[in-house]
Amino acid sequence: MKKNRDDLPLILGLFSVLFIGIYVVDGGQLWIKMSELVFAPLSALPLALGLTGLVLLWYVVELWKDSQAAHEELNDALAKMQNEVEERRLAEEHAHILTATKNEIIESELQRTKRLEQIRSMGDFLAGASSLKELRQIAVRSLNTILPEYTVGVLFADREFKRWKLIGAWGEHKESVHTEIDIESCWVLRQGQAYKDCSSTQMMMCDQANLTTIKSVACYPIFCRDMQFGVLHIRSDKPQEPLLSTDDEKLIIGVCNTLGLHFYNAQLRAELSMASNRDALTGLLNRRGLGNTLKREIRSAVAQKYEVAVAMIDIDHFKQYNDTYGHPEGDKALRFVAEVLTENTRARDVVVRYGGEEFMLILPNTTKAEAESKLNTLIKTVESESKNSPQCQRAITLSVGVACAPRDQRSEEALVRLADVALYSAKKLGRNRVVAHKSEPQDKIIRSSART
Ligand SMILES: Nc1nc2c(ncn2[C@@H]2O[C@H](COP(=O)(O)OP(=O)(O)OP(=O)(O)O)[C@@H](O)[C@H]2O)c(=O)[nH]1
Repeated sequence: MKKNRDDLPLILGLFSVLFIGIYVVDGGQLWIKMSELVFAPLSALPLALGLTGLVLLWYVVELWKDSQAAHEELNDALAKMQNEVEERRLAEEHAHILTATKNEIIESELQRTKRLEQIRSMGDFLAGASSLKELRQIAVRSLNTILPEYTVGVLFADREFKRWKLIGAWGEHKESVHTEIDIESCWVLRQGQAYKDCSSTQMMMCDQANLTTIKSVACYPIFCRDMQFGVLHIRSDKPQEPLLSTDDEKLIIGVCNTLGLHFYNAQLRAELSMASNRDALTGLLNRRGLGNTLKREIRSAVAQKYEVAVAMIDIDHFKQYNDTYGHPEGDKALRFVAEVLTENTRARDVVVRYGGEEFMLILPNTTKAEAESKLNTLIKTVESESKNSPQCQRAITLSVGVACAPRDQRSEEALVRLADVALYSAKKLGRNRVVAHKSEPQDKIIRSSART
């Protein structure tokens, strides 16, 4: 503990009081004795010097102790100050780390929000897509916005689910992404699971990957209920493990699952619509599948100032054919007629199985004369080919009624009615012929083509 050097006068004062006290108490006897001692010759001097020396020694010792205590105190204060400085430095460092972490969290939250927004809008677009083709385009665009910084290829299945073709690719090495794969060569398609390899050697499990300079790869299936719609292929030419962060991977798997679900629904819709719009026997559009096609064609014809011809086609004596050769043979004959009609018309023409043994043909941008000529050729082809076809038991002949829009009628129902009346006329006139509705005031039906 620190001793105060100012204690010396106090001590001397105390000595003085003590001497004065003794002097008063004993009537100066001690003082006289001490004076005698002081003035006594040399015999008292050593004692006085000794006492003084002791007092001085004590004083020096106290001084030394004080200085030591002060020194220690200084050291303590210095150490405390150093501790404080260190604590402050650590606190500042901590604050920096906290700020950096906070910024990182904010940044990653912003990224997450941005991606969630991208996924939400992808969902909206996917829900609004009207075909598988449109779905594929939306999927590629969305994945591109979610994974812009990687080399990516997106492959989708063809109609038969036999080949998966590259629909979109981006990134530094997009040229090296495979343009086509099949189930035998693709690990992801075979397993229906993600494939990740960062072994950076040419010893990857995936043979496709080994064919390239690829060092890290991550592929994810776009599938639903065993239907492998596509593959998302992400690659890097550097060893990079993992290629996607855990968060990114979770996100991508979620996106692929969402895509799979949308593709599955679209596939079901397409199959349902195909089933309900197509005639199962011939594969032609049925009446339901015809929908508004005729109405649209009439509208185009009016707008573009051309004619659209409609032909109603009926197999002659088909009841007799069935009765003679049996219903299955009748079916074969129906398929045969459907094939000849399809093969001998333009891609733009529409062939419909309108009912039982009746077909409809829509010929856009075709005048009545051209339609008559075309239909005459067609019935000759059917007749001649059926004679030699194993699908037919005998020659098949057709009766046809033709009407044109907008020349004869502008309404779809009225136009079909006119073509039907013309067909009835063809039957009445002896069958195996084409009759066109005559656009005269009397609405007279004439025979336009004689049987050859
Ligand atoms: N095999 C088969 N026959 C069908 C099918 N749809 C309708 N038919 C038959 O087609 C025949 C149509 O007979 P009808 O309406 O009397 O006409 P048609 O015998 O061709 O006589 P015309 O038209 O006057 O020449 C009926 O026997 C139906 O059973 C089908 O999908 N398959």
